[in-house]
This record gives sequence, C-alpha cells and structure tokens, in this order.
Amino acid sequence: MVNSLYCQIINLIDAGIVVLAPGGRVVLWNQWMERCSGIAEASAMDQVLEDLFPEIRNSRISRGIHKALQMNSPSVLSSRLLDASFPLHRRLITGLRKSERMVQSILIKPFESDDDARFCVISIFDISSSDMRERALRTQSNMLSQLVQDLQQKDHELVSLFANTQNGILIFDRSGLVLKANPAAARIFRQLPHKLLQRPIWSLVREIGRDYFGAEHSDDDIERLLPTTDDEREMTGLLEDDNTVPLSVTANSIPFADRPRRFFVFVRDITEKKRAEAQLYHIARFDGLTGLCNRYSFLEILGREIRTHSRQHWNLSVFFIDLDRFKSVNDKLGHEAGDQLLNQVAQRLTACCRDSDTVARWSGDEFVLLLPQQNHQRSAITVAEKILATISRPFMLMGQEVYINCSIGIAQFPDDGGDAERLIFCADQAMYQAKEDGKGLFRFFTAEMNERTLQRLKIESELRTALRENQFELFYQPQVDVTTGHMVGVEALIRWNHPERGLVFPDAFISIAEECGLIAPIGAWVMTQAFETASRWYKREGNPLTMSINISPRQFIDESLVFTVSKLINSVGFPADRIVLEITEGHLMGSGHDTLAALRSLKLLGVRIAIDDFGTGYSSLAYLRHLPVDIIKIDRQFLNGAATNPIDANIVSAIIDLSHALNLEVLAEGIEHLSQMELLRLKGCDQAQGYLIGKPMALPDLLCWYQTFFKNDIGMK
Ligand SMILES: Nc1nc2c(ncn2[C@@H]2O[C@@H]3COP(=O)(O)O[C@H]4[C@@H](O)[C@H](n5cnc6c(=O)[nH]c(N)nc65)O[C@@H]4COP(=O)(O)O[C@H]3[C@H]2O)c(=O)[nH]1
Repeated sequence: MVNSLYCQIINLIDAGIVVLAPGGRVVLWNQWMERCSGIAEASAMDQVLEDLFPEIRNSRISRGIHKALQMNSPSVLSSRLLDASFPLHRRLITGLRKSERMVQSILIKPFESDDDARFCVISIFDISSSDMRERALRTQSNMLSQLVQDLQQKDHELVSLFANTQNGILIFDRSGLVLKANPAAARIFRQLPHKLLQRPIWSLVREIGRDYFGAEHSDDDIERLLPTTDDEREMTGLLEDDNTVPLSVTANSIPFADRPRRFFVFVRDITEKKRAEAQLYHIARFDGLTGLCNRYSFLEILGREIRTHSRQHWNLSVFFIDLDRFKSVNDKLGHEAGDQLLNQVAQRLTACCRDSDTVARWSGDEFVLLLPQQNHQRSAITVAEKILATISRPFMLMGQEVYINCSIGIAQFPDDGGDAERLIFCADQAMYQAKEDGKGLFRFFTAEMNERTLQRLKIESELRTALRENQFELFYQPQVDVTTGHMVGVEALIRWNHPERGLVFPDAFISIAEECGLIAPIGAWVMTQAFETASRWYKREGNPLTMSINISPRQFIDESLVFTVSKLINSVGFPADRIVLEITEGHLMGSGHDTLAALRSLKLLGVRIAIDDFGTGYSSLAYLRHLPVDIIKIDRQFLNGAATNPIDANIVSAIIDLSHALNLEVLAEGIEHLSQMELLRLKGCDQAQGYLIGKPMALPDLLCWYQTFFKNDIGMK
C-alpha cells in the first residue's frame, strides 16, 4: 500500500527520478524519465546508466555518481553552468522526432538503506524556462554554500587533527615524494617539518622501498605493497645522523575523482615498546642472578641443536651439574653468600666452555651444559674433568674460603635420547649416580640407570596406590632397660604389604618416597599410627611406653611437621616426653637452620629427640652440646665387633661415657648376642634394642611377646 503510494507520488513529480543500487544498476526509473528519455522503465531497470546514455561516460555526471556511491558525497550539476546533462528532451520522444534538448539541474545524492547498503538518488529538473532556472539556481546555490561550509568545517577538523596527533603522518604522491608532514612526524624523524617535504619516503622509512614506485606501478600496486590499516607493521625510521628509530607503520591512500591518488603513512615511535619487549625477552630467557640462559631458553637451544645435529649426523653432550654442599653454605653463611657462590660457579663453568657451548642455570644449585658437535666421548670427559677441578678450587665468600664440589651426569645425543627432555632426564639420572657413587664425580648415562629409573618410577606409582589402599603396616621393635631388662619402649618401623612382592622392607622404598615427595604423607601416616598405638597401650597397660619414630630429612623441610606432631599430642592424650623422634646423625650434621629450628620447636612441644646411627657421621660429641638432643643411639656396626674387638668396645665405652657427661641417654642398637648385652651392662649403657631382645613385630605379635616375657614377670634379665 505504502509502496504503491510512493510509486504514484514518484510518477507524479515533475522531475526525473532515477535510483541506482550499490553496484550502479538502475532500480527506479519514474514516468518523467520514460517520457523525456524515450526509454521505458522495463528497459531501463537493472541497466548501468552509462549503457543507457553512452554520452555521460567520463562526464561530471558519472563522476558524481561514483562520488555518491563510493564516497558518500553529494553533487549538484547544471547543464548551463557545468555543461553536464543527460540526453533528455522537453516533449515526449516519439520515433525519430526529438524535441528541443532540456536544460537541466541535476542533484546526485547518496542514500543509505536500513541495512547500510548505499544507493544513489538522481533528481533531474527541467530548468529550460527562466523562472524554473532561477528556482533551480537558488536551490543549487544554497546547497553549494552548505557544502562549502561543511567542507570548511571538515577541513578545519582535519588540519587540527593533523597538527596535534601524536602519530606522525607523511603524505606522499605516487612517485614517493613527501608532500606533507605533520609536527609529530618531524619529532619522530628529528627534523623540522618542512625539511621532510620533497624527500622520497624510502629515505625516511627503510622498508618502504624505492621499487614500490615508478611508472610501471599502478596506484593499486603501490597501495598493495604498503601496510594496510589492519596490518600494522614494524619498520625502521632513518634519521639524518645515520641512527634509526623503530616505527610502527600503517598506510592508506586518498583517492580523488579527478586527480592521481595520494598515499599517507601513520608512523608511531615504538622505542619504549621495543625496550620493554627487550627487557621482557631478557627476563624470560636469562637467569636473573647469574645472567646465564635459563632452563626455558636452554631447552629451546637444545631442541634447535638436536635438529641440526640429526640432519648432520653429529653427536652432542648434555651435562647436568649439581653442586654438593651448596645448601650448607647457604644455611651457614646466609643467602647473600649463596648467591655469590652461584655467580662464581657460573663464571667458572663459562670459563670451562667454548663460545659455541651453552651453559644455563637449571634451578637452585643445578646447572646444565650443552656441548655441540662431540664426536668423541673423550672431549666430554675433558670438559667434565675441567669442571670438577675448577669447582673444587676454593671460593672466596664474604672474606672466607669455602670449598665445595659438584656431581656431573652426562647424556649424549643420539645414543641416550632424541629429544631435549629425554637428554636432560638421562643426564639428571647420571648425575644422581655420580652423587651416589661418592660426589665430586662425573658419570655417563647407561642403560642400567635407565632400568633402575624405570623401576623407581614403578615403585613411585605403586607407593601412591599403597597409600590409597592402606598397604602399609607398622612393626614395633622392643627397647629394654639394660639394668632391669624391662621393656621401656618400642621403635616403630614401617613395612609395606605389597600385593605381589609380599612384605617389603623400608630400605627398598623410603629413599624413593623421599625423592618423589611421598615421604610427607607416608611420614604423617606413620606418626598417626604410632601415636595411636602408644595411646592405646597407655590406656590398656596404665604405664606409658616410649614410642620412637623415624623422621626422614625431607620431613624436616616440610613446615607442617611441628604442627602435625603438636596436633597428635593434643588429640591422643599421651605424655609428649614418651615420644622420641629419631633423626640420623648424617642428616643432623649436614642440616641447616631449618632443621635446627624444627628440632627446637619440637622440643618445646615436650617430645624427645634421638640421634640415630650414631658413630657413622663423624660428629664430635662436643658439637652435640649445642644441639637439642636427648638420646644417642649407638650404631649397630660398633656393637657387632664390640664383644671381640677391643677398639670397637672402647668406642662404645667412650660414646656411653661422653653421652652421660653431656646428660644424654644412650641406647645401643643391633644387639644379637648375650656377650654384647653383657658389655653394655658393664659399660653402663641405658637401653638396648636388637634381635636378641626381639625382632620388629606386628602389633598382635608384640602384645604376645610382651605377655610372655613381662606379664609373667620373666623379663629380659
Ligand atoms: N641386623 C640387625 N638388624 C637389626 C637388629 N635390630 C634392629 N635391626 C634393624 O635395624 C633397623 C633399625 O632402624 P633404623 O636404624 O632406624 O633404620 C631404619 C630407618 O632408617 C628406616 N625406616 C624404618 N621405618 C621408617 C619410617 O617409618 N620412616 C622413616 N623415615 N624411615 C624408616 O629404614 C631403616 C631400616 O629399617 P628396618 O629394615 O626395619 O631395620 C631396622 C631393624 O629391623 C639387629 O639386632 N640386627
């Protein structure tokens, strides 16, 4: 309805109305047009105007249409003033008889539909008669002055934008010569704006080449080569003093209907951005303390080298280097000394290598090294020996001479592995072997290590299952008073009821649990069980027995140890001084502030501390004075020989005397023969434990054993 009303109106108007679709084809052609052009609506529809009126080709009219459709800009044309007109006639065109040609005023206006498609509406007025002419001229003059005003306004806005924007703008023509440059561009190129004019753009921006320009290139070619607005590119600004400035560049062009195209680039100085990027790059790739590559860049370099080496059939070696005794330097001399040590180690390692080698800090006190193009194992050995020698030389830290060592594991490509992770893994395994073999050594990775590693990984996964499925059990070994023979306590010793292997002893899995971090949950399980047993025993028998629990070095690092012990003491209702936590002598000697602090906190809770395996760690008894320790457990090896070997007997005797002098209790481990028991009684040892008295037993067996020997008052006298 509305549509047909519009059509009627359009057909009634005393003017020609033509509407062109976005592609320029006719979509509306009113009756006025039919009458004055002699072209029926049906023939005009969907045609290009220039095909209907070939004489308007390349005329102001077709440029006006182009401007309206492409640039959304209107035009007013007059056949009298601008010599622009359609071949239209004042009366109906019939056959060959054409009437007088019409003087026209033409309005070409863009029009956007709701769906953003741009149409072009052409209105043609007959101004052949004078009053019509006057009216049309007035309309035209009004529109023109409006257009001029709009243009002036736009021009003003553009000029101030051009002058004040922080982005540099360079406008140049199709020969590449700069025609305009704004103040920001002048600042970026460190020039006065007028000095940039008439300079070829390639003398200012390196990447916009001279070869972009020239007669053989069309405007479209040039535009294609320049970075578009969506494709900001980093380029190099060339300065007068031969310096350069990093730029971010986008470009565009200004098409003109009647003139060659102009091009312009927006340039942004990205010096700060580049600096920040470089800093981030450095932080991401290099170790902040030593300045060496970090593990990420090492893996990247190693990966790259492996690719080259596999193409060239070369070998390469990867070293995994771990410092021995670094922790104790850190603990005893402080973190600053630790940092100095790492720095000096980094320097010494670098000095042992060639420029083509890569040294990196892997983590903490671990370093890795990549030696490319190693076709003989010998060269890896030479470097390893050099490293061991240089690290064993004294380091000066805070005015003190400090001695450390390192252990080195070596893996080789392609024999040991084909990718970076695998090679590092193998080198790490070999390093562990070097440590186990005595530290200060190097070891090459071998297939046996691989086998052992796989075995360890299997045990690790089985241990997780064991924890989940409650496969652990505590055995208890009795401890007796040497003088009375009465049982005074037990030592809790863990066992693993393995579904396939049967009863597994702790030596087969504790160290693996320590390595993979499972010792914390296993240790917590042991403590809970041991505390509960002690508490139940206390409630049943009325007298508390001493419960000794082995604590692994790793558990001391775990901050939750003290908290766990205090929670258990409070929850089970058992005298804290009947709990003995055992720490091996070797661990106590190498321990740092953390362990000592944990020991002191444990003592504050009231529990007692025993040094296990005493005599194997070469500690002086005098040193023990400063430690929060209550009990010394003499290692089995001294008791083994004590009955027959006077030296061992003397050592046992000396340990007992000195311990008593220091107010420490003494317990002898590994008593297998009566003669050993006799010796202990003679020397005044306080307590004893061993197969002679009782083997480690499951709780029901312990209860039987206790009933047999003590409830019937047989005792172990
Ligand atoms: N030949 C001989 N051996 C005797 C004699 N009397 C006791 N033993 C054995 O000597 C070990 C004493 O424990 P340890 O020195 O603390 O040495 C323990 C301890 O360091 C560790 N361990 C045991 N249970 C735990 C635990 O729950 N946690 C932690 N972290 N370590 C544990 O495993 C080690 C070995 O434990 P087990 O195999 O139970 O071995 C026990 C015990 O069975 C004897 O007269 N002759």
